Formats: sequence, structure tokens, C-alpha cells
Amino acid sequence: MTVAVRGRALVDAASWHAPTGAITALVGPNGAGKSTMLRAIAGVLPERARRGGAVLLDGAALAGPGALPPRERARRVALVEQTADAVPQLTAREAVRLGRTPHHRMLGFSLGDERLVEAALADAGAAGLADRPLGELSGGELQRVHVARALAQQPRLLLLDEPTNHLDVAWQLELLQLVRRLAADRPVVMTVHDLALAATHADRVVLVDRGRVVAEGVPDAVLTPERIRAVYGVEAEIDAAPGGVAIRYRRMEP
Ligand SMILES: Nc1ncnc2c1ncn2[C@@H]1O[C@H](COP(=O)(O)OP(=O)(O)OP(=O)(O)O)[C@@H](O)[C@H]1O
Repeated sequence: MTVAVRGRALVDAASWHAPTGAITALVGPNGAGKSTMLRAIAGVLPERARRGGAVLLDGAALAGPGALPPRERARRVALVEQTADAVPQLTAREAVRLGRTPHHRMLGFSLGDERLVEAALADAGAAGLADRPLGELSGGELQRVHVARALAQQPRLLLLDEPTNHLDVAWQLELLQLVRRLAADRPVVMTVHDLALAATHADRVVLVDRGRVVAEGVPDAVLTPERIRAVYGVEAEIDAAPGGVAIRYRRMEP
């Protein structure tokens, strides 16, 4: 895919694959184009952004020529953004109900929808927040509600933009465990800055720099000290520790 604004390519002929059954981590420096890619896939780029190329999910085009209608795409793709809109007066439960909106036809909200909303709140660890207005929630609590809304949508593809932001270490692990369960029967793509977290929890890593894909594959093939130096300009020492990967960073010698 390519995305350009005012003639500048934010995403430059980037091509990558996120299989079902896997967690795919999009990593790269600030401004590399990770969020823009997720927004292009979800179809929520601003009008003035020009796009090219195609995005395919289960053989259907999400963007590009012959793309699915927006409502159909909204049923299949859920995006949890870093700065998702939160109407402060809505309760968490009301916000999560919005996840069912793309599935509604004439009849509106059903008992089945209600069950899915309660299950989504519970799965995202937000059941205890259900009656609280969003305006009162902490950053981490709000993040859990946004995840619950995406779960209620029952998407075929789940996109998470920096999902561990605002979460304390315990909730990060809860979320990653949930993401692991969800990835069993759909592709899950998440952007992350923490390369050790990506190396530990993702099955595949897509390394992005200046709108282009620099490398794609299993974490230890993609996240090498050489690539980290080339893309981020820092020295990295990578250790496979029990239970995960640890990375120590140093500034490059002048
Ligand atoms: N709507 C927009 N109009 C113009 N430029 C934009 C727009 N959205 C993003 N950009 C620019 O596109 C580039 C990529 O931004 P993007 O948010 O996709 O990067 P990112 O890799 O997600 O970065 P970060 O890690 O900092 O969140 C940046 O230079 C940004 O300033």
C-alpha cells in the first residue's frame, strides 16, 4: 500500500502479510508510518490522504479497487487507536455497545448483542467499569474499554495501535494473553515501541522505516543489532532470557 498527503508518501509501497493464528507486531521509529498503515487498513484515513495499492482480508479487498462497502469493512475490521475518541458522558457499557453497531440491521440491539457486550467487557478486564462514565476513567481503564469495544465487534481482523500504552505491567500481561487467545482464529496486528515485548510476544515482526518495510519475519530474524542500529541509530544487545527477550540499548559512539 501507499499513502500520500500533499504529495508526501507516509507509506511508500509497503507490502506485508499478517497470517491468522499469529500476532504480528509492527515496529519502527516515531513517524515511520505504522499508525497510518493501520488506519489505511481500517479505512479511517482523512479524505485528503491519497492511497494506492490493495489490502486483502480473506480474499476480499478492504481498500483499493473493488473494496468492500464501509459498513461491511467495519464488521470485519476493528481498530483500537492510541487516541480513540471517548465521549466523556458515555458509560463504558454504552461505549462497548457501539462495537455492535456495524452488525445491526433494522431490529437494533438484541439479547445476543447484550451478551456479547458483557462478555467483551469481562474479557478485556472492564466488567467492573461497565457503569462508569468514560470521562472518569484512567488512561489504562479507558484502554481496556476500547479493547472491549473492539472485541464486541467480533472482527475478522484486529488492529491494535500501541495497545500496551497506559497499562501497568500486570495489565500488559493480561492484554497480551487476551491478544494471544484472539489471534488463534484471526490475524492480530499491533504496533509496539518496546522491541523486547515484540520479540517476546509476537510471532512475526514487520520493521518499518520512513514508510517502507525494512524486514519482515520471525522476531529473531528481523530484530538484529545491525538492523536496530541502521533503523533507530542505537546499539542494542539482545539476550534470549527465560520467558522472553531482553534488550539493552546504548547510544552510538560519535
Ligand atoms: N493526517 C495526516 N496528515 C499529514 N501527515 C500525517 C498525517 N498523519 C500522519 N502524518 C505523518 O505521517 C508520518 C507517519 O505517521 P504515523 O503516525 O503513521 O507514524 P508512526 O510510525 O505510527 O509513529 P509513532 O511511533 O510516533 O506513533 C509522520 O511523519 C506524520 O507526521
